[in-house]
Amino acid sequence: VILTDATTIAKDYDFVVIGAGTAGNVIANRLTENPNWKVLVVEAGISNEGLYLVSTPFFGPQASPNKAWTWNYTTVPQTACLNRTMNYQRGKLLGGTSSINYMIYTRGSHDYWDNIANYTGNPTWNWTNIEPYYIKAENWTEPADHHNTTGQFDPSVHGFSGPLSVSLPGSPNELSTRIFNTTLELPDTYPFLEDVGAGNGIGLGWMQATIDVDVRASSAQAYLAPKFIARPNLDVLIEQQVTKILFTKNSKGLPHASGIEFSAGPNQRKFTVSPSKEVILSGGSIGSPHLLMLSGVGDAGELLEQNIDIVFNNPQVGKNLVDHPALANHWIANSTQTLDIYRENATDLTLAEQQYNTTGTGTLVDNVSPAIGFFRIPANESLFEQFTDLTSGPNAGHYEFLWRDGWGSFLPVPAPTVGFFTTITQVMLAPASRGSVTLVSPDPFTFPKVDPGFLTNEYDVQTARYAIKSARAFMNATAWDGYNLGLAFDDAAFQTDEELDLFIRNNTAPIYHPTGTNRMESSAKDDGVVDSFLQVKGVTGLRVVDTSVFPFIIEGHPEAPTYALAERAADVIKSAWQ
Ligand SMILES: Cc1cc2nc3c(=O)[nH]c(=O)nc-3n(C[C@H](O)[C@H](O)[C@H](O)COP(=O)(O)OP(=O)(O)OC[C@H]3O[C@@H](n4cnc5c(N)ncnc54)[C@H](O)[C@@H]3O)c2cc1C
Repeated sequence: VILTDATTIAKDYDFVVIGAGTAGNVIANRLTENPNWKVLVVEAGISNEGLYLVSTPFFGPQASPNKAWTWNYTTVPQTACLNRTMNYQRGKLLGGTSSINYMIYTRGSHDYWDNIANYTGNPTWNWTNIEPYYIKAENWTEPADHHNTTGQFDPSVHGFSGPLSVSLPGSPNELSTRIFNTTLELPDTYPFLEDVGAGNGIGLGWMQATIDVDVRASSAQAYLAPKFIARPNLDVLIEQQVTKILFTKNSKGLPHASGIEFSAGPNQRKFTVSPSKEVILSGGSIGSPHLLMLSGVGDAGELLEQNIDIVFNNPQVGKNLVDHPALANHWIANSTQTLDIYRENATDLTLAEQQYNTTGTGTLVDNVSPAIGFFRIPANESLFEQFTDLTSGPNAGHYEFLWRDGWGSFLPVPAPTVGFFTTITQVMLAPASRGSVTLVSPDPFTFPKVDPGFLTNEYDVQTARYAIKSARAFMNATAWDGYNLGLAFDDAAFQTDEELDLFIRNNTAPIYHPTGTNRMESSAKDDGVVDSFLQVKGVTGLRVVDTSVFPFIIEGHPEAPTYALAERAADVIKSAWQ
């Protein structure tokens, strides 16, 4: 059941999960398949029920920032981005960030997962072992318009009976036709990819999104669905923030995570609960390292500065933060029917909402882009004379394109009041820059300092420059003749490399994929924060299961890999206790 009163929780839980987010709900769901195990999830945020901006796919970009259900972090000034600060959203509600994200479902390449297996020395993380977890999680679902999807995906690599709905666009239009015509015209540079989830990720294919026909599929909608939340052995307590992991005893000579302390807010009553088996930390890439540090696991010098008792000195906690820099490129569209109509004319949006609310069809059923493309920078480019290629391998892209049938609304360039546009958002998939999450106060309700370090490594600027030129080449294909009326006012003035670099530093924005702040490392190595079984090094009884444990950033978007990671972690935990 969902609980809002902390005094009503039981005392005899086997497992406590911190955070009912993307990964946390998977763990809670899978562990409670065993009727003999009782699980409590403690979530800081509110319920996801009845939130229209959250459930309607089209409104994904409006589900954040600065809502009652977001954490509302802001980065420190980004020195390599003209000192701009950037909002850095995370979901603070059931489903966590899967309830506010853009629903893009990408599994990454074979190379990505094989690299994790090699790096951690644990072959169970390779693609061959992970692909079945993607399939187990997935419920491939018809698009809202029920069009014939033959040739738009490969059924043999998808799952049809898991909890998480994934579907193709439900209102494809002229933009999609032109995008795919470009693959016919320039197949060497922009090849058509039948299925972007098959693990051989180079090329351009139809968008796969965590959408259940016409509504967002989040980890709450999927893994806490009524039939699961009805289990008598599953309690989910909301609106309570975990303020500390308690290490009140030792086990095997190491501090043991014996329980947690939580509270509804500053100066509110504090509660504790102690599970008999394990604490699983699924607070996400900001929340998890923050809580570890508050609990005494982190860099000893930094903890001492905050008067926090040291449980285990690990300078890696909160470090290695890596995120994808993203950037929007705009062109003027020879059309009066792009999504810009909703900005031009409020009546059009009202009509679209009426159609959506009454029939579950129309443009509001879709997320941000009808297609997605992953591309490589050729090995003979001068960039690689200076820098090492940072992708996982030849199956992984250096940069990504997303297309918006209108002005890209989720990046901080203000939308013009009039006009019709096409946007290509480019994402730099394997960045070199690194940042950190650092404690600034022992008070759990004070945010840590978040620094993604965007563009601090020149490699990322040069990759972005290549991607801009590639986006312009894409839109210059004859497939866009008569439709593309040229670069929009914000892009047109930037032509030379120096001008492009300024454009990049001025326009780079987060796509909110923070990764790696509790990096997984081999058990044998005295490095990283968790071992390859996701156990926190230096203590017992505590695992981290969320996006923070990936040692590298996915060359794609992290929610699908996070679901697969959590599905796999649930099996690891089950086998440890069965
Ligand atoms: C605007 C936006 C758009 C995005 N778009 C996409 C996309 O299209 N595709 C994609 O793949 N990825 C996308 N992402 C990223 C992706 O959604 C996240 O990487 C992923 O969902 C993170 O999962 P997680 O389990 O690590 O953390 P989360 O899902 O964030 O879960 C953490 C949970 O823990 C809770 N929590 C944290 N600390 C505490 C505490 N101390 N006590 C109690 N509860 C706590 C949080 O409230 C939250 O519910 C996007 C992210 C954002 C912000």
